[in-house]
This record gives sequence, C-alpha cells and structure tokens, in this order.
Amino acid sequence: MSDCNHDCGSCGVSCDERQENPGIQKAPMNDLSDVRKVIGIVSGKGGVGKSSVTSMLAVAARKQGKNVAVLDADITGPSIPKAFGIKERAQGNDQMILPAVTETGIKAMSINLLLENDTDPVVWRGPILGGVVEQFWSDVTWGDVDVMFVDMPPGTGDVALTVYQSLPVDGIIIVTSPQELVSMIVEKAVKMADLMEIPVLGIVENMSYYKCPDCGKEHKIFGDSHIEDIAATHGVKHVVKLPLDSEVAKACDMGQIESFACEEIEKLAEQL
Ligand SMILES: Nc1ncnc2c1ncn2[C@@H]1O[C@H](COP(=O)(O)OP(=O)(O)OP(=O)(O)O)[C@@H](O)[C@H]1O
Repeated sequence: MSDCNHDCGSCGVSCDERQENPGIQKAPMNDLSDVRKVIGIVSGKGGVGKSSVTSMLAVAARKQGKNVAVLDADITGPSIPKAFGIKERAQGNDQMILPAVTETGIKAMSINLLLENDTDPVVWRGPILGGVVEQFWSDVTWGDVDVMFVDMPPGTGDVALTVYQSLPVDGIIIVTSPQELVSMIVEKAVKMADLMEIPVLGIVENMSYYKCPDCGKEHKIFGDSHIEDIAATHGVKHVVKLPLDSEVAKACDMGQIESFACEEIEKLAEQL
C-alpha cells in the first residue's frame, strides 16, 4: 500500500496491517533507563495525603532493598522534593536530565527541581502539563529501577489521563480520607482506572482516626469509614488505614520522610 501514515484513525483503507483501535502510543523510555514497574498514587481530591503516602511507599520499598524512583506528576502542586528535603536543582545537559537522589538512594524528579525558585507557580494549560510528565518519563535518565511511584495530580483531569495513557502504569493506589463525599470521589477514581484497564492495587484511608496518646482510644475525627465496603464493591484487595499523626506532618514538612517508619505502609509495599 502506498503513502501509509500508520494512523488508522485518519484512514479508511482496509489493509492487512489495519488496527481498529490503535490507541494512544506509550511515551518511549530512553536507552539509559530500565523501569520495570510503575505504580500511580492517585486521590480524588487534594490534601488527603497522596504525596505523603507516595513518599512513604518509596521509602518502604527502598528499605526492602529495591531500586526506587519517584516521578512527581503533580506539576502544579509538587510536594515530593520538600518531603525528602531535596534542595539542589536537577542536573542535566542537551542530551539528558539526571534525577535528584535522596539520602537513602531514591531517585526523584519534580518540576520544583527545575524551577529557579520552588515558590514559583506553574501557570500552564493541561496539554503542557501532560507534556512535562511525558518528558519526565522519556528524557530523565532513570537508570535501573525496580519500581517507580508516580505522584499523580489530584482528581481525574488532563494530567491524570496523560499518565494513564502515556506511561506503562502497572497499577494504582488510591489515597483517601474518610468523609462521605470523598467516598464518592474515590469511586470516580476507581472507575477511571477501570476505564483505562489499570488495576487498583490498594486503597489507603489516610487520617482515618486519631489515637489519643494518653488513653489510647481511637477517635474517628472525620466520621465513620466506608472504605472496606468500597474496596469490596470494586474487588480491591489491600486496604490500609493510617492515623492522623502529627509525626507524619512533621516528617513531611521538615524533609525527613526517610526517617519516618510506618508499619502499615511497609506491609503494603511488600505486596506490590
Ligand atoms: N496521616 C497524616 N497525619 C497528619 N498529617 C498528615 C497525614 N498525611 C498527610 N499529612 C499532612 O497533610 C498535608 C497534605 O498532605 P499531602 O501533601 O501529602 O497531600 P496531597 O493529597 O498530596 O495534597 P495535594 O493534592 O495538594 O498535593 C501535609 O502537610 C502532610 O504533612
């Protein structure tokens, strides 16, 4: 056949090589990178602790001896460098961008490692944000990585769609808090993953309860949890409940997430 542009979507010819649903091409990985597993950390809405959980999962997987990377796809609200206390800018040249490396050896890339000041806002439209995420995947020299955690932007918008379509995501972890409204938003995230045919590996209910340090009683500050029901409805195997804990906030805010240990997250990381 002459003049084939390999875009079956714009061509009606019924040739031997025709693909009815050619789909969106995955972004290529460069020759100096070998990332063997990609796990997206998603949340229905902002502020529920998605970046903290991403960081804790990365720390736990690293402790288990894996080569770990974190791709901060939350371009307009990047929190990963702060949680790990990374202060220096990313290095690179015309050919490649090198990720930052944390104290325990986790590789990380975030828009904040490229901005002149980490308080500079990112005021870009959706397609440009998605393009940055693709570049983080394709142009960063990740090297040998057993598992990469992708800190997704909150919600089911443009950039989340780009990550699902362009990166070879093996599964996602949904982070939520226990309010009723959030349950509905979680279902949206689950359904989006279903649409993309990406398995939901687990749900983390963050700030699930507060344990009184004096009497040990657990208080459900945001109300009763419905997370087990939601997980059962959607066939999600792993459910983790994390307390509201000032030590988590302190570790993230001080850039010391690598010295914070969380048994529940360590157990989850083992299953991934
Ligand atoms: N279990 C917890 N207990 C106490 N504070 C927490 C807990 N989890 C997260 N935090 C704190 O809540 C704040 C928001 O957390 P984080 O940045 O991880 O949320 P996020 O969902 O990624 O938000 P965004 O969508 O804005 O990126 C941070 O200051 C963090 O330290």
